Amino acid sequence: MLLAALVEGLEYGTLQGDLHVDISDIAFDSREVSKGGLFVAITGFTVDGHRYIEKAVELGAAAVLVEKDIHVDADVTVLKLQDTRQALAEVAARFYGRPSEKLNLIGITGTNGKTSTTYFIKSILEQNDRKVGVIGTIGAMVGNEPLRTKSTTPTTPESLHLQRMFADMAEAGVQDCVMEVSSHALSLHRAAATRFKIGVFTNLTPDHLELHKTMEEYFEAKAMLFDLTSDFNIINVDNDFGRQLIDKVKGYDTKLVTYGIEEDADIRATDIRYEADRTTYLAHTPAGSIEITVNLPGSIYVYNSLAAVACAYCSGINLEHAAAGIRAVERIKGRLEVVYHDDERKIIVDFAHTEDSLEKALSTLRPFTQGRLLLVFGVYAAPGAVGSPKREAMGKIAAEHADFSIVTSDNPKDQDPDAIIAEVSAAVAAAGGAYRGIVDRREAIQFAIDMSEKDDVILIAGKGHETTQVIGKTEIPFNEAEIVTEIMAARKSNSSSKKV
Ligand SMILES: CC(=O)N[C@H]1[C@@H](OP(=O)(O)OP(=O)(O)OC[C@H]2O[C@@H](n3ccc(=O)[nH]c3=O)[C@H](O)[C@@H]2O)O[C@H](CO)[C@@H](O)[C@@H]1O[C@H](C)C(=O)N[C@@H](C)C(=O)N[C@H](CCC(=O)O)C(=O)O
Ligand SMILES: Nc1ncnc2c1ncn2[C@@H]1O[C@H](COP(=O)(O)OP(=O)(O)OP(=O)(O)O)[C@@H](O)[C@H]1O
Repeated sequence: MLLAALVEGLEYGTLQGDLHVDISDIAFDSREVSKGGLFVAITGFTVDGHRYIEKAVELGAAAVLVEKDIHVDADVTVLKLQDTRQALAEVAARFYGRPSEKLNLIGITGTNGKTSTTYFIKSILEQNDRKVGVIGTIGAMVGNEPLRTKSTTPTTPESLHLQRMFADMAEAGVQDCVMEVSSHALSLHRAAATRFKIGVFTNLTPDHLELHKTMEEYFEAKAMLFDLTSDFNIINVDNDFGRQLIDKVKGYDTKLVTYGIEEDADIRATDIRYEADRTTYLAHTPAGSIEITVNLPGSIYVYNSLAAVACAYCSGINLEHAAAGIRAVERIKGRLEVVYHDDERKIIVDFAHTEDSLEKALSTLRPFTQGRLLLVFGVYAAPGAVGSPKREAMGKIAAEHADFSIVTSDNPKDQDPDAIIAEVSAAVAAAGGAYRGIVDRREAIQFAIDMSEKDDVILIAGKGHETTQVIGKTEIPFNEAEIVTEIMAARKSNSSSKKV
């Protein structure tokens, strides 16, 4: 495709060369440039992509997009734009033929609940024999097969990869794509130049303040999704920021659909019956009412499944199929997942790693816990003062909602795990909670199991579906379901050998 067509209508200055260059590929990483490619230089948080232009040219780049005044000593075209991350999204969408417009694309944003809402929507669409694509924390998939497109980011990929994924999905005959849209992605323009038919807002509670600095800034980042939607904006009316978003988008052409339990909403849940392993409720929609069964406990899964009912309603799917789709989700990996259960104790793994989700996970389990509620958790937050409020808040929540906390490591990465644990433990103690600090997460799990007594419930929070732990720069295998199984098997074989 000609460079002229890729940048037509964008604001740019030509620093050197001309626009009649045929572009064979696009890369934002110099190591991935191929002959005749376009290299987009990004000013990163860690390094400056402009430093790698020479490398990109060596590998055959025919043109470069920059956001700084740069002269390249070679026969290449160099264009300067205001923001190369945004430009990357636009040129990638053009290069792949605006593939998002070929899909019924549903974008889900919010602090918590994106992944589980995605599962429910996918299941509903599949009940309708649709070919569904998914992009999110659980990876990029078509049906249950991983998408072959390479992606380097965990939740919402960089715009170039995203556009390539949409193109691959469209080519594979995918009709609907359900995608988690993180606030990082929105503020770094990864989803720019993407057209969503439906946008969903689950909730907003404190998180990622290392990037967004204030809740208002975080809200504004999430709200960007609703400037990219064409047909429906589906918003949780029970959440304070949800109501703020409703006020913001009321005048938009995109139709507003609200959902909730407490407030008057277009899609509303009533008659909720909570059980230890499932929840039933009546969902009311403008198209009628239906009984919904969710195979997960607690109000959070009423909200997440209700958001999926709202998507079904907006996609013209009948309510019976919506109910069947939600019922078909038997469990979600690492979401209040019972990984061990016997007459003595229940052990649950959950991905709760924010203040709100930890509080919700513990209060969901409390009514169904006859003995003590034991919590194993760590905190991953920004280093130093920026992360202190999260460490303190999570310590306080643990003290208020658990009977005993084993404070351990999450993914300490480059931070000192002892220092994190000391700060979190001090917060548990200050709020009157009983605790023990154990740096090694496996030992912490073992300790919780050893101290548990009849009818206790152990919640291992923070890592959910993840199968590794990042300590320093090293990623070690860490599968909590397997670890629990191993510990319980070792206990059984010890106790049977003692009996002999
Ligand atoms: C904080 C953040 O979002 N970082 C993203 C950012 O990285 P960065 O700015 O540090 O990149 P950098 O290393 O400084 O490099 C700058 C540029 O130089 C280029 N480069 C670098 C080296 C080289 O030899 N040649 C070269 O061209 C890089 O490819 C890049 O284009 O830009 C990179 C390129 O787009 C992203 O891959 C990277 O996401 C990393 C992988 C990441 O972990 N992001 C997380 C925080 C994230 O986005 N998470 C959210 C989910 C959050 C949640 O809800 O839990 C997500 O959507 O995944
Ligand atoms: N609606 C909700 N409100 C509050 N907490 C929730 C909600 N839904 C799920 N959670 C909690 O948040 C955890 C993560 O849920 P989920 O993976 O669905 O969210 P997410 O938005 O995809 O998270 P992330 O962006 O971190 O991957 C769950 O394990 C649960 O503890």
